[in-house]
Amino acid sequence: MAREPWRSGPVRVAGAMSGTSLDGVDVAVIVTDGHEILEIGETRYRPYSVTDRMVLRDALGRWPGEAGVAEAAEVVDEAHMVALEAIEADLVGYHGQTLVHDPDGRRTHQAGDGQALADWLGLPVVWDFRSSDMGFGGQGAPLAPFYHFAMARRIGATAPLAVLNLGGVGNLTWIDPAAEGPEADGALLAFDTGPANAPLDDLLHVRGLGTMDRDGDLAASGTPDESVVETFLRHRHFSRLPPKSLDRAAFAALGAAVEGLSDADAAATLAACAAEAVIAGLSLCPAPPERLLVAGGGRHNRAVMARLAAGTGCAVEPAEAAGFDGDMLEAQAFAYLAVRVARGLPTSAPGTTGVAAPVGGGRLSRPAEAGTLRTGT
Ligand SMILES: Nc1ncnc2c1ncn2[C@@H]1O[C@H](COP(=O)(O)OP(=O)(O)OP(=O)(O)O)[C@@H](O)[C@H]1O
Ligand SMILES: CC(=O)N[C@H]1[C@@H]2OC[C@@H](O2)[C@@H](O)[C@@H]1O[C@H](C)C(=O)O
Repeated sequence: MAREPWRSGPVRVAGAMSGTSLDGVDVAVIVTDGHEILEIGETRYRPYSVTDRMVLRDALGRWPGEAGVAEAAEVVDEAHMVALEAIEADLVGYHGQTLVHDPDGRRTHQAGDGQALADWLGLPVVWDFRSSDMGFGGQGAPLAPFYHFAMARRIGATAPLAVLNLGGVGNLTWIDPAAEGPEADGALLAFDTGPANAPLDDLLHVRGLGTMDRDGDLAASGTPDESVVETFLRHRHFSRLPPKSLDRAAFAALGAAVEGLSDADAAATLAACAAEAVIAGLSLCPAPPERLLVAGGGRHNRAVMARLAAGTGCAVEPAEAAGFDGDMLEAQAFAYLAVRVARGLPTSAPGTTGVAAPVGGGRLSRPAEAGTLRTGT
């Protein structure tokens, strides 16, 4: 039987994430035993081409079998094959690209075929991370919180802290580092805060201003329309108790709400909404965190970061302040989760997705040809 080094002891594992912003594929290697982060390794980024992005955008909101979904899956698989080529790892965690997420309907779909990737790379691939959690009554998201717990341990945190991801959608994890493990009662509370960069990206796209508000320059030059922000905060998402998760399109109406505003004021308003959604989320946490570590592209938006700092009672810092690469936390998280799946350890818990009890998930696909397993260093 082929050697399976990912079965026990420390394993070198690569995680690959294609986020809701549709910008590209992040790859990150870590060494972990499924509990501790033992080493942080190589990272890679492979942007989608303009054509790739169009194919992905067109497939958003669609389910397998519907128009454009097979094409989108091909784009996702091919991008990952290139991004992961010749990677030094024993195992791969492949999140894929979420095209649609419907937690209330208990359905989610991540485009990408783990078996195809395993065959191409000659490496075992863990994929389809979210279905099993949903099958057991969970939201299927967010799943990074178990990794956030390991991060808190790695930095030796003693007081509660929070990790915030500002991607297309925002998600927040409150962590009690004194808990026995991530699946322990009260160790974690996690949920999607609301829209983060997606409405801003969409605004720039629609107005022909580029793909993103780099550094928040446009937002910082405008004035938020506070009446839009107030109406936004009345959305039922903010009064729901966590856990809760969102589809990228859940706040599509925000685009119409800023239609009459100038470019700068519209961007300022959407940046304010992203920050206020997080501030509202923090009020749902069991205790105020001592620090808020911010990851994801939105940590570069100074309008968002300034409003966050003004509205929270804790230190708001980029993930780098704790020694982490804020662009790579999600890829690292799916590397970490891949090892947990391969070892039968839980990857979500009632406090992170609302699942009935801690559960594992994911599928493990071995490369088609026996004996082709490559081993890392
Ligand atoms: N320098 C920057 N200044 C301002 N915003 C930025 C910058 N870099 C990235 N962003 C924003 O961050 C987004 C990408 O963030 P990220 O890669 O964290 O999202 P994602 O992983 O695709 O999404 P999700 O976490 O929701 O799956 C871009 O679409 C852009 O809006
Ligand atoms: C269904 C889905 O793909 N959700 C993503 C999305 O992007 C951010 C937020 O919404 C989060 O819930 C999740 O991703 C992260 C990586 C997670 O599962 O933790």
